[in-house]
Parts: sequence; C-alpha cells; structure tokens
Amino acid sequence: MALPVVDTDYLKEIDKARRDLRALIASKNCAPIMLRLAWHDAGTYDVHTKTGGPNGSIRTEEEYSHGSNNGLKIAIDFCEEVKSKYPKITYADLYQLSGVVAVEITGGPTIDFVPGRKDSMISPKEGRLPAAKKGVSHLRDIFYRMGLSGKDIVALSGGHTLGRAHPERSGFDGPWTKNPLKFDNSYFVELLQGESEGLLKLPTDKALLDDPEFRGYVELYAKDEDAFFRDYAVSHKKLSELGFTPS
Ligand code: HEM
Ligand SMILES: N=NC(=O)c1ccncc1
Repeated sequence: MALPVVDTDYLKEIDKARRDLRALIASKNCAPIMLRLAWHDAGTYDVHTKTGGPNGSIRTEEEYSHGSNNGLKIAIDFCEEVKSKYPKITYADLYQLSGVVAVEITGGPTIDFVPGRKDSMISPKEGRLPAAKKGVSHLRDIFYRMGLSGKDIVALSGGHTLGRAHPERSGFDGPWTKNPLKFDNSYFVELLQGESEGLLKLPTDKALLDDPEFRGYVELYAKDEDAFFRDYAVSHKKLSELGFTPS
C-alpha cells in the first residue's frame, strides 16, 4: 500500500484525530486496551526480515484472531469510529497515535509522535509476541528480534501499570497495580514488593527480577518515576516506529 503524503492537510487530520481519541478514550475508559492494541500491532516487527511492525495489519481477521490478540477487536472497533471521520489517516498511524494518547491522558509521559506509516494487509504468522509463561531468554529473543534492547524490555513492561488481564482473553486475571487507569511507576513498586492480594504478576513480569540487567532498571524505575517516564517515552517511540523512517 502507498506511503501517506504527510502534508499540512494530513497533519491537520492527525491533530483532529488526536483530539477525538482523547475524548473517546476518556469517555470509554479504554486507555489500557488501546495501548495494548498499539503494542501488538508494532510488536510483530522482525528487524532481520524487515517484516511486520506498526503497519495496521492487526485489523485483519487473520491477525486479530491470533490467541495473543484476544479481545483486541474491541479496540480496533473503537479506532474505526475515528478512522471513518479521517479516512486519509492510515490505520498504522491511527493505532500508534491511539497508544500515545492512551499513555498521555492517564498521566504518563508525553511521547513524540511522527506520522507517515503505511498500511499493510500482510499478517505475520502467530508467535512474534512474547508468551506470558516464559522467562528471561524468551523476552530477550522476542524483543531483540524487534530490534529493541534489555532497557526497552523493562521500560515497556511498565505499560502494565495500565489495565488488567481477563480470564476469557488470556487465562490470567486481575490488574498489576492498585490504580489500573493511572500511568505511573507503581508496576515496578509492586514488582519489588512481591505477591500482593488481588494483584497480578505474570511469569514474564517476575522474570524482570531474575536478570541483573533487568533488575537494575526495575529498581531504578521503582524509586525514580521521572527516570521511568524518560526511558518509557524513548522506548515507546522506538516501538511505534519499528521499520518506519520518519520523513
Ligand atoms: C513483556 C512481555 C509481555 C507479555 C508476556 C504481556 C502479556 C500480557 C497479558 C497476558 C495480558 C492480559 C491480556 C488480557 O487478558 O486482557 C496483557 C495485558 C496488557 N498488556 Fe501486556 N505483555 C507484555 C508486554 C506489554 C507491553 C510492552 C505493553 C505496552 C507498552 C503491554 C501493555 C499491556 C496492557 C496495557 C494490558 C492491559 C490491557 C487491558 O486492560 O485490556 N504489555 N499483557
Ligand atoms: N500485552 N501483551 C498481551 O496482551 C499478550 C501477549 C501475549 N499473549 C497474550 C497477551
């Protein structure tokens, strides 16, 4: 599919869509699932083959039907409400803009967003996203394949400060933090505090404590929210631009 022409009209549409997304996400309290959608569209990137990545392909039934994407059709349909008003905007840009807005309106850091991603209908085979029951080496395999680093793994895992697991979607249950609609460093604080009634820790969350590099960042982010916000904003931008060279 063609690269969008990012002219002043496109940028005006992006600005209007950003405002609409703020209102939609606030009114539906759907920041968590919108962030998960953005991450799942981008997280399929393979730096070796230059395939997958933030290209809107998650909108295809083939891809949103993957087990790891259970529930995400809800967010895809929410985004369609905005797409229908601004047809020029690519799905690829819209999904990443939605993830940025989700973080920002729940109190997280401002994330630099550069539009211009093109859409694709080609869905990678299932298995490019991390499996929750695995550990450190799996996390490194998956995120290094995307072209991301150990620091990115920990910072981006902080995205679990938002939302919850749903048994009917993933088989896991519950929020990671006491306020799942507030983007803050509580995910890391809770991780270091150990098991807590009613709060979820996936095996991959706990794995962040098992590796010295990862644990160093967990301890930093738990004690310094500004450091988490700074690193998260950089890693989120990197994730949202995998395979995409902003013009
Ligand atoms: C590191 C590997 C990761 C694993 C294994 C993982 C796994 C999961 C699982 C199993 C769920 C529950 C899905 C459900 O039942 O609704 C979930 C939810 C979520 N994930 Fe991840 N995740 C990972 C990384 C990330 C990243 C990098 C982000 C974003 C930057 C993210 C954002 C979210 C959000 C916001 C939710 C909550 C969605 C909701 O409330 O509907 N996750 N994750
Ligand atoms: N954020 N990641 C997820 O939602 C997820 C990843 C892998 N398997 C199920 C769900």
